Amino acid sequence: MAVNYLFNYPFEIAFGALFFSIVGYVLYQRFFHPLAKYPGPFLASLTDLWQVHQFMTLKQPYNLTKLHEKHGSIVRYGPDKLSITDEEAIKLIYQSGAKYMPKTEFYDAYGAAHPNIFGMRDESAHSIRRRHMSHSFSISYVKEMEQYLDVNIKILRGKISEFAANNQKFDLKKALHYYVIDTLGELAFSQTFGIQVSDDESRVPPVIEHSLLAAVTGAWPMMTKRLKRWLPLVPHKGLKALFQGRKACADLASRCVNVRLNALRNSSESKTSAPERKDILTNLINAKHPDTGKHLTQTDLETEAFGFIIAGTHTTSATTTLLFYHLLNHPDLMAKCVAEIDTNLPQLHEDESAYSVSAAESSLPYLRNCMKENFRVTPVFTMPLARRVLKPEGIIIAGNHIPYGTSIAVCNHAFHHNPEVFGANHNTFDPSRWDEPEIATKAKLLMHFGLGGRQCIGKTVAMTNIYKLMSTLLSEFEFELAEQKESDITSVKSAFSDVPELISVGISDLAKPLMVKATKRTRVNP
Ligand code: HEM
Repeated sequence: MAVNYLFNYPFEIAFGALFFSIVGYVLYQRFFHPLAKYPGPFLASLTDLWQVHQFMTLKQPYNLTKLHEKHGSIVRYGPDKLSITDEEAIKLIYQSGAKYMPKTEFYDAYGAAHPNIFGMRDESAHSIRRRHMSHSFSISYVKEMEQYLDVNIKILRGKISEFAANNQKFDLKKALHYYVIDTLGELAFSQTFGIQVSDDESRVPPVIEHSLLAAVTGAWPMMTKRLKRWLPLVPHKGLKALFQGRKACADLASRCVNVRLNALRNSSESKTSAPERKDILTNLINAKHPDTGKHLTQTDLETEAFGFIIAGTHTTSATTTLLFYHLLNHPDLMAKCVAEIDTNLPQLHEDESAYSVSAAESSLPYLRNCMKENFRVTPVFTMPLARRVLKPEGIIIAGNHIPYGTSIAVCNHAFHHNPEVFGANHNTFDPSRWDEPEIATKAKLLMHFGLGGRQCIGKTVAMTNIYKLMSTLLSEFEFELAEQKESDITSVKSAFSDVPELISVGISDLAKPLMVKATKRTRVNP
């Protein structure tokens, strides 16, 4: 009788089973899951698609920051994911406890079959790769390469001088971006990409497209591999553009590696040729595995070169643009920076293109505070830096037990805007806060470059660029906003907020161009 019933109503039975499974799943996730006690959006506790959607809005870090404002320092932002802004989390996740907390599958979306240093989840493989690279990113090495930055700053100064002579407004964000891409080419591959001179936007590597694709697909780890395979087949214009962007970056990386390998082969075959110029890639080509003595494969070299282009361009230019943004919107602070440069650095001679990083770094403490404050208020590497808890007994953060297997992350924008750590005025761009001893001790918590063994390997390159650009450009030119005043430019800005309208593809940037006018300065102190 019961069997007959099943045969007569197969659809109803299947529907009923599905219904009860869904209800069971929802009840489990909301009330019985080990993370059920942590607050967060209802949908986020059920599916990673919530986080996929967040990245698609281009507002992921800012929405997450609002969730922390509402719920406190721990937010459940995925079925197995917690975002944390408690001060105690920083050391535990990224420094002292990092051994038990490797990167999660989120990072798989950032590389190909062979992960690069950024995407590697195997910590021992990562530490060997990091050793291969560390010399190329050291301060002494970057100083050796400074001459190549100078050549490019000279080009940038020439362009700005022309705008100034013609009283023409221009997009400083674009000018800085072009400069940073060309210098990355010089440092990493011994070749400029020639974007500053050609002013050709089509040469800009489509880093944003790749980053967005990676963030969106990585946010749904269970599907990342399938999405990588199937999404390119979907006939959607926007989606196609993202994949074409990724391919263009990969092709560029591959070309750079080929050019370099050929140059090295040619120079070793012809004994008469001059010694080859060094660069980050060449050092990596020459590096050997400490145990096996093997060199990296061409595929490995290409994935690393791809990583340099992705991690090293948009990040530095967005950071420098935001620093200009803050100073332009606070003319009093801009004036202090300029006065400090005039007092502490001699005017550049005609044959000098830029200040050296040593001079700028050692004599401009106020600029240093402005840079730090820019990193705090508007960090650009804003994706959640997700780690998997692998201690069998879990971990305790701020008295809360976080079980084995949980994906935990700090989003630096959310953390830098935690009022309990940085004060009620955390939305204010106030470089002088770093003179207060209590706040100064918090500098070690700033997460703009990440922290611990996986922190940014390129930070010296980035800081060198920012010091040189700021000191040289502010010494040479007076800048002013060409169009709207701050209140028109910003939209998430409230009466107490210096946070401009930003967009994020995992990496953040000012949403709009930064239109400025420049005038050649006559220095008070020659
Ligand atoms: C202002 C500019 C920059 C910012 C804000 C920045 C930020 C970051 C952050 C937060 C991380 C850690 C990611 C994590 O824990 O998952 C990171 C890693 C990394 N960055 Fe940067 N970065 C910048 C510039 C650069 C430059 C110029 C390069 C090199 C050309 C670079 C190459 C890398 C690499 C290779 C990693 C992976 C390191 C590892 O896992 O060992 N970055 N960066």
